[in-house]
Amino acid sequence: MLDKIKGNLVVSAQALEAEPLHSSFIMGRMAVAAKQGGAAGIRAQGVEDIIEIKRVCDLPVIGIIKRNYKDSDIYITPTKKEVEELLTTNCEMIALDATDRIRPNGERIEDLISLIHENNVLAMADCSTLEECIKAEQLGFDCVSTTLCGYTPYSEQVDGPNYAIIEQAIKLIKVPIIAEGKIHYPEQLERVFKVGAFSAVVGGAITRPQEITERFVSFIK
Ligand SMILES: CC(=O)N[C@H](C=O)[C@@H](O)[C@H](O)[C@H](O)COP(=O)(O)O
Repeated sequence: MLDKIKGNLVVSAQALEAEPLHSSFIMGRMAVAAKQGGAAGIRAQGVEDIIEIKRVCDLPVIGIIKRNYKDSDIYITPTKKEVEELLTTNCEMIALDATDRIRPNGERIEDLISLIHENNVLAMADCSTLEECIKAEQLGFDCVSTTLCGYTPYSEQVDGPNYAIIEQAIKLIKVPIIAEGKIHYPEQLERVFKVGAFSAVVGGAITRPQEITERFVSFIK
């Protein structure tokens, strides 16, 4: 999968229960549209969505499950349970929160990475700081992403992608750095590749019409 997404765009097609497009059928169509538009991979949430996407589209998939637990702030593929569910979908890569926070039930990130690798699936680290990116490589992740930059209370809040982290991570880490999060305009995508990102994931700006509409409306004086 990494060869396929190198230098290319991955489209994240996600609509949670509270969102207007919440539907596996629609996420499948989103994936088909993304492929038609030139995407090289899909990031998707939940077993049903991934199965539908795989049924209608032959692009490789980064799978996640978002689930909330009372004893942790981690919600992207937090525990072994979500990893096991994702392993039933044939997704090529599993992304999980690799932030420096306590996981539910005191589970260890090392055990989740081992479980993913034992099943010949790639593991992607969703990070929020440069330190977490460095640690993720040491833990054995196959690639590192900036998905959670600005989404943990201790990470730098930036409007748009955090180019500085991508640039620094590239100098310090050997595994591929994937830019993800807050890429809202094509110029921002161009710039993350310019600073050296291996690949990039764009979500809401392509697959969340409520977000796109809001962006247009915000330009009305
Ligand atoms: C922080 C978090 O939960 N991010 C999620 C991770 O899977 C998704 O909701 C985002 O849409 C995805 O990361 C792509 O980012 P953007 O939609 O900004 O292009």
